[in-house]
Parts: sequence; structure tokens; C-alpha cells
Amino acid sequence: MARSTAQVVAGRKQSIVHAIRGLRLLVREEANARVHVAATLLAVLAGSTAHVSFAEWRWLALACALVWSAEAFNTAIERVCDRLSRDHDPLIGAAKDVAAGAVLVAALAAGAIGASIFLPHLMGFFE
Ligand SMILES: Nc1ncnc2c1ncn2[C@@H]1O[C@H](COP(=O)(O)OP(=O)(O)OP(=O)(O)O)[C@@H](O)[C@H]1O
Repeated sequence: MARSTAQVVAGRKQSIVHAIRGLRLLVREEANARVHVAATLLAVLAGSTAHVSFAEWRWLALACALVWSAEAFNTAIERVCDRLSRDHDPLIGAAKDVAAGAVLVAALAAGAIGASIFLPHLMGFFE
């Protein structure tokens, strides 16, 4: 049976509620996510202080989103792995290592983006 518009909207609202619950769990239970909170706040503070351009804000937003997404997927994969087996299993270990590798790649890229934005501003400040 076709769902009414109100039901579709309610369903989408519920999806957002679930997603926010996931992000809250991430920050509450994952130490790395709290490091991302600090890094995100630092980027916003530095961006405001340095009066970065709109284009630079877009890069910063993309960098933060990249790291947060990688961390969320990493945590989801870890949880599923732990549900599958708590015993030592090379495949589980490999899956967790690869997922952690994705976070490392995202964090390195975000660091490079941050440096490419803030270093020129810093150099301009000291000139
Ligand atoms: N069941 C397992 N079998 C084999 N190796 C495992 C297993 N569980 C964890 N490992 C190894 O230990 C590492 C850390 O796993 P753990 O689940 O403790 O993640 P974590 O320390 O919370 O990682 P992160 O810092 O990315 O959140 C994995 O990357 C993997 O190499």
C-alpha cells in the first residue's frame, strides 16, 4: 500500500533521529571521536580568527566531514566485527586494520588541507 506524504516525512524524521543517536554514541564511546570534536572546534576557531575565505571554509567542512565519516564507518565495522567474534580471528583483525587505515588516510588528508589553508594565513600574519 502506498504511504502518505505524512508517513514518508515521519519516516525521514525518524532516520535523522537514528543518525543523531549514532553520532552521540560515537562521541560518548570512542576516544578518537572526541579528538575529532577538538580538531573540528579548533578548525572553526582558527578559520574564524584567520578570516578564511568562503572557498576555504568549504574545504575545511569537507575535511571535517571526511574524517567524521571515516571514523563513523570504522566504529560501525568494529561493532559488527565484535558481534561476529570476540575470539582472535585474522579476518576480523584484517577488517579492523583496513577500517582504521581509512581513518588514517582521511586524517592525513584533512591535516594536509588544514595546513594548505592555514600556513599561508600564518605566513601573512608574520610578514
Ligand atoms: N577479534 C580480533 N581478531 C584479531 N585481531 C583483532 C581482533 N580484534 C581486534 N584486533 C586487532 O586489534 C586492533 C584494535 O582493535 P580494537 O577493536 O581494539 O579497535 P580500537 O583500538 O578501538 O581501534 P580504533 O582506535 O581504530 O577505534 C585491530 O585493528 C586488529 O588489528
